[in-house]
Amino acid sequence: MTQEHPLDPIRRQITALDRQLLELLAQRRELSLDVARTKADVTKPVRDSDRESALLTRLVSEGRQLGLDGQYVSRLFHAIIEDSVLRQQAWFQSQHNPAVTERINVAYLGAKGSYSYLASHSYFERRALELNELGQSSFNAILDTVEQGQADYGVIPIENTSSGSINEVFDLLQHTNLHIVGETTESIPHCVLLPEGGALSEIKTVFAHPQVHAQCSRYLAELNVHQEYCASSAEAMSKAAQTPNSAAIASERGGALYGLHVAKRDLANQPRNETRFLVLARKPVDVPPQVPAKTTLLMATGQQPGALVEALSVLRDNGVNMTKLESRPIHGNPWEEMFYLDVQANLHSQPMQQALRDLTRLTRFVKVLGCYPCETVLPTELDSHALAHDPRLSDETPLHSRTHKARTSPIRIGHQQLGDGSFRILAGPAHHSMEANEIARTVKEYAGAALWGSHDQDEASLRTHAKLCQQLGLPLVGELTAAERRPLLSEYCDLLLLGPGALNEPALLAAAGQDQRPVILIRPEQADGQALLDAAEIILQQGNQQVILCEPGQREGDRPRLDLAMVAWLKQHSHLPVLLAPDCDSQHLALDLALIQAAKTAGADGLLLAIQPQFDAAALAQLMAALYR
Ligand SMILES: C=C(O[C@@H]1C=C(C(=O)O)C=C[C@H]1O)C(=O)O
Repeated sequence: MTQEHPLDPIRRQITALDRQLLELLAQRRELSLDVARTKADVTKPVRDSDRESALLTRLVSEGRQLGLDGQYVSRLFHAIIEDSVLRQQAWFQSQHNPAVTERINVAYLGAKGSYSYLASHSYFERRALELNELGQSSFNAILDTVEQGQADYGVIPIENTSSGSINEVFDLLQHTNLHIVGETTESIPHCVLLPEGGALSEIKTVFAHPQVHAQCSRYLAELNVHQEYCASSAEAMSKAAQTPNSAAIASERGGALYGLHVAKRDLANQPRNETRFLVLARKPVDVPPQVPAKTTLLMATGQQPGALVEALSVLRDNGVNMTKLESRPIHGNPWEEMFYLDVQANLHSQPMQQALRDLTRLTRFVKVLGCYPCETVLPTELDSHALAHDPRLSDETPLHSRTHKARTSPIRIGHQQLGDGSFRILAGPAHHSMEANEIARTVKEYAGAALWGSHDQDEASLRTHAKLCQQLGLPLVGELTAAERRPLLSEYCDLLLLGPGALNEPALLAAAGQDQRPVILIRPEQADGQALLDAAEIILQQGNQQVILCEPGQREGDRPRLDLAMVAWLKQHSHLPVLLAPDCDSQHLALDLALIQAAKTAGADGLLLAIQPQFDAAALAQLMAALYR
């Protein structure tokens, strides 16, 4: 029988979790559409920034309690909210402009897998429309196909965050009869794509669209191989798939359609490489009041000085916000410019209508290229207080508490992780001696890690112990008895131990807090749980977050004693792992074992066993085997 790889069960768990995440996201998306339906009769915008900030502030704080950092949570939820806002807008838009058919013809640049193809899919999938793909060989052909009625829509890139405006498209827009009916901004993750068996070091030619070359110019200059321009990314991928020692620069999703694999990612000069695409159609659309609208204007001002400033002040005077201004030469009129303006306004709004009337008075030519839903969803910015607010810095929430961190903090010791939900055994000889080797070996057969007690020793003796532990593959624990011994112990030991006396010595606790080694903090019999947590707090406040609470056992004659209620209390009040240190006696193992099992049920994370040389080796083996059953 083939043995299962240790990764397999973990990966199965991740796969199952991912599946749940997807199901939850799908449920959230459905609810967001319900929200849209409920908003239908109101004229308020879809986007509710107050609701988004409240939601993000709460999520950032809840995420922190689960150990997730604020930036990560807000990035994730921006993507989720963006999807939700765009879906709601698309729903309103389709209510307002019902589609005639559910299957539409879309013209875009290139073949399957080009960036325009991917953008077309994401735009129309949001509208639940099925696509007949009509890949074209040039921008001009896209417009022609739509103008002649073979395609219902054309999707065309207009600007990119790395390479700027696409001049050719601006020039074509000057002459088209089509209307802009939509936009979509897509992230463009350029990768080096290689055919099966290809290697980065063997590339002689790189195929890419000129725009892609421009967006990755820095990387390509470094790569320094022959570069060949292609009419589209799809053509680049298809050429790379057929040419030995070549590569294409395109997207991973596209590459998969051509059997190409990723050799390097994130090639663009700008870390945020995004392209805005326009969607063009023969008939203009109406944008409902709930959806933020953008209007694109084309205008030629008079040539007198200050003409442009005068035209733009019309927008300002009518309270219309301009988001883009681009100028292009007018064909046949040297040194005359045509201006493209994007403004944040609905064409049918009163200020926009007024601005247009004023512009006709001031310009030689003005034309509305289209009014369409604005699909650039800028992230809701949390005020810096919400993001910077870290409960670790708040004086009300103690660092040891479950309010600060909901889950138990796992702490790595050697090859083991204490506090990860499994019951761990840290056992080893209490002192170095001849028997100690024997004990260590027995323990190691059963426990993944063991300890080697190390008291006030000089450097030479510490070094010998550290060497022995290394040979046996055991972590070494050193008891910190004075603050000034910390650097020495830290050099040779893997863990620091603070004995019962340390609770009354803030300087010693603080010294442990400045160390980078995990610290085991033992509760003295006379101290209550809160005193132990207060001492742990001193360590945590110094920076060291790896504190392990330790509940020692006692012995009354034959009877072992362990405060099980204390174990449960500590687990309830703190996220720090709790170790038990029972005082085991090889003569009465059955009782010890019963007690340890009960503590396990009470929530203890593991066992710390310092084994005395007189401990019976056979009994030890028996104990270990029983604990692992
Ligand atoms: C879902 C809503 O609409 C939008 C989307 C939000 C979201 O996905 O959480 C939040 C606020 C709105 O911008 C809503 O108003 O609740």
